[in-house]
Amino acid sequence: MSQTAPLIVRLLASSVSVANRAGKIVRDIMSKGELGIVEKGKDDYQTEADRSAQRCIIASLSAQYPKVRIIGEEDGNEIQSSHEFLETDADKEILSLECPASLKGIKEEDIVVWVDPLDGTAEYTQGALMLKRDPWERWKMYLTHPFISMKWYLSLLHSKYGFLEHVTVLIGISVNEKPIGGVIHQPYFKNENKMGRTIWGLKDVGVGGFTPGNPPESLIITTTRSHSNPIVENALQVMKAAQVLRVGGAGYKVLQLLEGKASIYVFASPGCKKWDTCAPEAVLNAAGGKLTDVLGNFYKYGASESRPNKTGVLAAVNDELHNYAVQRIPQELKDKLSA
Ligand SMILES: Nc1ncnc2c1ncn2[C@@H]1O[C@H](COP(=O)(O)O)[C@@H](OP(=O)(O)O)[C@H]1O
Ligand SMILES: [Mg+2]
Repeated sequence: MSQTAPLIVRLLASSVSVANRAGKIVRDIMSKGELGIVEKGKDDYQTEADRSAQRCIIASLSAQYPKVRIIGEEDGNEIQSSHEFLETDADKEILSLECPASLKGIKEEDIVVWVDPLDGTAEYTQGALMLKRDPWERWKMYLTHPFISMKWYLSLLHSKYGFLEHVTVLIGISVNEKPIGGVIHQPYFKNENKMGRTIWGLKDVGVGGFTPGNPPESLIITTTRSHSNPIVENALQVMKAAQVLRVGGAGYKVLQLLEGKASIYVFASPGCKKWDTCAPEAVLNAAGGKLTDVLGNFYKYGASESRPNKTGVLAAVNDELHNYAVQRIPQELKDKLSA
């Protein structure tokens, strides 16, 4: 790897390569069919893909950037690090980027990296069902699946490919508590000749890996499909949207904003964590968008910050739409979430 590129450019280039490798791990585990689902909490699951992808990301980045603090979703003794999946490549396109003066002096000690090895775990595990071609085998798998309701099962059957496109690998780079760089890798994005794509963003540089789209003409909101509740629904109703898209993962929802498929992401619930939003927020910022809580306050990404994004998520493609969304949320709902 070019040691001449500034640290932040090298770290982003490594993160792109590591995310690609983690995406391959995610696909390989799905192909083998042994997902190893563990229930971490209510509506919160982990699979072998989450664990192995995190091992790959943490081992690879910490071997090359030992003083960078790396925090992953799947914290636990046995999955902290492993040299089994070491990835030391760095993306050439990123390495050739011109580093802006504002990012040149950053040191490893200033950086906290937030890792979500598999965002959209619910959609990933449900995708396993769709890979069963034999309807009887699929039904048997459904019966042993820990958290798929009949309604979801039917929506899956109608979706043809399931919701695997919603799955992303997220690596967010923060400096002085602010997200400044991010990688969103989509292992199941279908390209013409290869599977997967990697979107990146860097402060004062821009974004890459996809074609940005203009916001839709009418107001389209994107939100959760698997973690709703009455407060989440209330916040959606007040937006007066022409359409509400219900999709999995924070990464995928921000991708919808970036590609012009939706203009605001609304999630009035404490369920998302720092690893869900750090990379998407960095990429969205680099594209001119904004991500905050539902009160309009920015989250901080220092290592000592609490993990949950307690006051929800509100993101938009530009300041004007973001202001609109913050103003529409009733004070009573804001008070409830911040209590
Ligand atoms: N009520 C809840 N409990 C647990 N996790 C939640 C949650 N609400 C949101 N999340 C987490 O926030 C991310 C985006 O959620 P959603 O797809 O519902 O929008 C998911 O990350 P993971 O899939 O990485 O676990 C999800 O687990
Ligand atoms: Mg997540």
